[in-house]
Amino acid sequence: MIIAVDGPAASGKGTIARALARHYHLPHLDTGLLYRAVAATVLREDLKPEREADAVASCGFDDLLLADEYLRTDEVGQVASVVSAHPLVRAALLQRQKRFALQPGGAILDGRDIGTVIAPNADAKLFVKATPTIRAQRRHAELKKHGVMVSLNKVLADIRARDERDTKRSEAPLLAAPDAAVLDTSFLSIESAVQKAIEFVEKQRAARATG
Ligand SMILES: Nc1ncnc2c1ncn2[C@@H]1O[C@H](COP(=O)(O)OP(=O)(O)O)[C@@H](O)[C@H]1O
Ligand SMILES: Nc1ccn([C@@H]2O[C@H](COP(=O)(O)OP(=O)(O)O)[C@@H](O)[C@H]2O)c(=O)n1
Repeated sequence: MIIAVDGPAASGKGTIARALARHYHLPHLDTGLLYRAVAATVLREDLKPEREADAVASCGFDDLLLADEYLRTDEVGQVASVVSAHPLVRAALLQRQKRFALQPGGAILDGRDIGTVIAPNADAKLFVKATPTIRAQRRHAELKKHGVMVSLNKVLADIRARDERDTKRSEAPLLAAPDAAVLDTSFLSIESAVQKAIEFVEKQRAARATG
């Protein structure tokens, strides 16, 4: 079974994808980390994220970088949304994600374009969302827990800027696939959101089996 989980920053898609991976015993790929690794490489090499050639030159990163805590910072998230708008960067990361999705036994991937581009034939698709304010509060609390002191207003502004770039780009913009189940986690606890996600997956599986 392939499960596609998409949604904007801090909507809870990673939390849900990891819980689904445990529930269904499937391998999970956080595709945002790939774009974050490109961004971190651009920053480290002092390159320009707006220049497509600079961003493409940073796509050959070492996989060890994917475990680096630095990738989770807000600075890297912002630059990730700049490099990810370049079509050649998306092309460079495409096969790796498709291979992961198509591995024997199935997989779960979360990101922005999983249900639309990476795995359009996924068995189940979820689009996870929450209001910008609630997403900012969650990310702010997460950053605080990791000792990063930044104002809630700055986190909200960053989230809005990233939403804008991710939804407006011409290549693989952030949007719900027409056959995705939309899950608004704004007023759900993590447990309820995961429970709802499992219900949606089961419903889509059943519909596929009969349909
Ligand atoms: N339904 C929820 N209620 C409260 N907090 C949540 C919920 N879902 C996720 N979180 C928290 O919000 C933060 C961002 O969640 P995450 O799953 O990393 O989002 P995303 O992968 O969409 O960026 C994490 O600290 C996570 O624990
Ligand atoms: N499949 C994906 C995943 C991430 N991205 C880009 O990478 C950035 C970081 O993604 P992420 O999933 O790590 O970010 P969060 O939602 O965890 O904050 C996003 O803002 C997108 O610009 C993308 O374009 N396509």
